[in-house]
Amino acid sequence: MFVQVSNLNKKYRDKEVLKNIKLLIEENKTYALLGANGAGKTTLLQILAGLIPSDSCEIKTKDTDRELFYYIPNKPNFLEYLSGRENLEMLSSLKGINKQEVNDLIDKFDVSNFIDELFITYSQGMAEQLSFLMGFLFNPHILLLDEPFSSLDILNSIKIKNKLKQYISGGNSTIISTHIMAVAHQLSDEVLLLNNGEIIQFQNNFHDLQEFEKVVLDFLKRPEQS
Ligand SMILES: Nc1ncnc2c1ncn2[C@@H]1O[C@H](COP(=O)(O)OP(=O)(O)OP(=O)(O)O)[C@@H](O)[C@H]1O
Repeated sequence: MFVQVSNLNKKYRDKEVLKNIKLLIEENKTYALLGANGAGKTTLLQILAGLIPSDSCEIKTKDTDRELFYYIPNKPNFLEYLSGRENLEMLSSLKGINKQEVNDLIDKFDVSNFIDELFITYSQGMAEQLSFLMGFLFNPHILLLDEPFSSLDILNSIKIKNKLKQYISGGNSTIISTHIMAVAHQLSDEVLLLNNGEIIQFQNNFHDLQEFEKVVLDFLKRPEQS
């Protein structure tokens, strides 16, 4: 066990979105977070990242001097009138990461065609790449990805997926919220299926995408337990 989350509850006014959620996150694994629109995926990731409050949440983990979670949103938000590099340098300095580390990472990612342009000029795909760079610089144990890859072209998508594999093989993990079954099937070791505010966690040992989709759909159609 690496991180155990339990007793996670969240209500918006009287609407119970997350009910007594339990999660077990192990090292070197990718988890696909699936669920219908409005199921609570973003809420769950943002609570784990400490961006919004829960009503209750217990997290057990081993001692570490690194950040536990870092959240990469679907629509990244950086300062519009700074370049990508300046945004990374500024945010990194808050975490004690020096400019050399930022520049080394930028060199590895081959983003020289846009990294020194103002963020306001970025396409959605460029903004997503900048957000991934920020995540890799922060180097948390668990990267939380909220509907990633949606705006990345095929080459950048392959590049980022390869970087994620390297990152995970270094003792880290990711939770990827996605509606794209092929992404969930291809990348995940385990599935976290959010339905009626509750999580069902199971292994992804399905060789066949259709079989995977059928199992997920069957779970999603299950009626609410009372
Ligand atoms: N700030 C808020 N105030 C009130 N209700 C909210 C707020 N944020 C989210 N909700 C509600 O909480 C529920 C879960 O929303 P959330 O965005 O977490 O779902 P999701 O699974 O990420 O959805 P999608 O797949 O459509 O992105 C929804 O019913 C939504 O309307």
